[in-house]
Amino acid sequence: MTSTSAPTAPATPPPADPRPQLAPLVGKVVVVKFGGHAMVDEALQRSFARDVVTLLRAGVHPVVVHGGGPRISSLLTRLDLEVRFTAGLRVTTPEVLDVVRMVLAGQVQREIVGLINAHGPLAVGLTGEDAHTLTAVRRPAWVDGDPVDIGLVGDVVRVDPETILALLSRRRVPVVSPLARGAGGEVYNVNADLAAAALAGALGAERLIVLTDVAGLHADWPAGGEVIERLTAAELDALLPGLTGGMVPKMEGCLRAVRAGVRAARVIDGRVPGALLREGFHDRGAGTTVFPDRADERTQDADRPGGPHRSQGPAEHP
Ligand SMILES: Nc1ncnc2c1ncn2[C@@H]1O[C@H](COP(=O)(O)OP(=O)(O)O)[C@@H](O)[C@H]1O
Ligand SMILES: CC(=O)N[C@@H](CCC(=O)OP(=O)(O)O)C(=O)O
Repeated sequence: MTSTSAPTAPATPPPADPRPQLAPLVGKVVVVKFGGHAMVDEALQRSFARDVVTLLRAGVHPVVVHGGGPRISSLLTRLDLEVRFTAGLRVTTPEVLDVVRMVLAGQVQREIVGLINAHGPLAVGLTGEDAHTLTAVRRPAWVDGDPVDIGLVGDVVRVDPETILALLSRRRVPVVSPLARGAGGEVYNVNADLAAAALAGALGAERLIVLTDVAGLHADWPAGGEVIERLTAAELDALLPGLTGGMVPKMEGCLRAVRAGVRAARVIDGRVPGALLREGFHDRGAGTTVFPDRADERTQDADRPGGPHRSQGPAEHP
């Protein structure tokens, strides 16, 4: 585990040429989670959309999973509905779920799709409900080792990647809202970090990049100070019980992703325009990067004939 002191206010260094860093990712799937706290103004959203299009034009297959927690909370407040989180997950009554669905699928997803499509007919929005892409079961939050009921919150138990792979094969950018369908047709609110992790694993993604509003995982939160630069899955596993708030699902997502075969999961500060290209793919990019344990990789090798499943990327259609 290595850490560094990070400035609290993000600096804006000049944009670097991203192409050398993207070369090894050509033809590969990269899942990018765009957090609600990283999309605080339209200029940031526009720069994010431009970065995603650069990835696509470089030959990478980006899949966007978006959040929108702050936007959901502000509409709930306007509607006089309670805003409550337990261990980083929103307590979701049926009324709250209606608002979550409206904001995620009706506002945030539409805006991101619109900004990407300013560059051409590239983005297609869907939610995890569509074509059974994400199937979830109701989950509790865990507080001090005990389960706490948080309503209609789901954990993804099955991913059907067909629709997303079909879009990627046509060189489209899927923009996925973190909602899922239960086996009986019920709808669940899924934390966007965990939805992104489940998709990254199922798509055999090369990377999961999570854009948020902090420089990475601070070792001594909320005092700030050091950002942990690199973590193995086992090191993160040991830290998880001590994490709080939004970092709980975020780091749990990174852990699940690398344990599902993703080669690296990185949390970066998305409040800096151009952060995705500058920090997301460089070997020495900023933020916190989680790597699989060598033991994990051996387990996957042993479990799967022919070694760990690596996506060769979607088949290209002419
Ligand atoms: N150890 C930690 N290091 C950094 N941030 C932390 C830590 N623990 C909790 N946090 C909180 O997690 C937040 C990021 O999660 P969240 O608010 O859910 O963001 P997003 O909308 O990007 O998913 C940070 O803004 C910070 O308040
Ligand atoms: C269960 C749960 O907490 N769902 C989240 C879904 C959106 C999300 O995760 O947004 P961010 O990435 O911006 O946090 C919520 O209702 O806020």
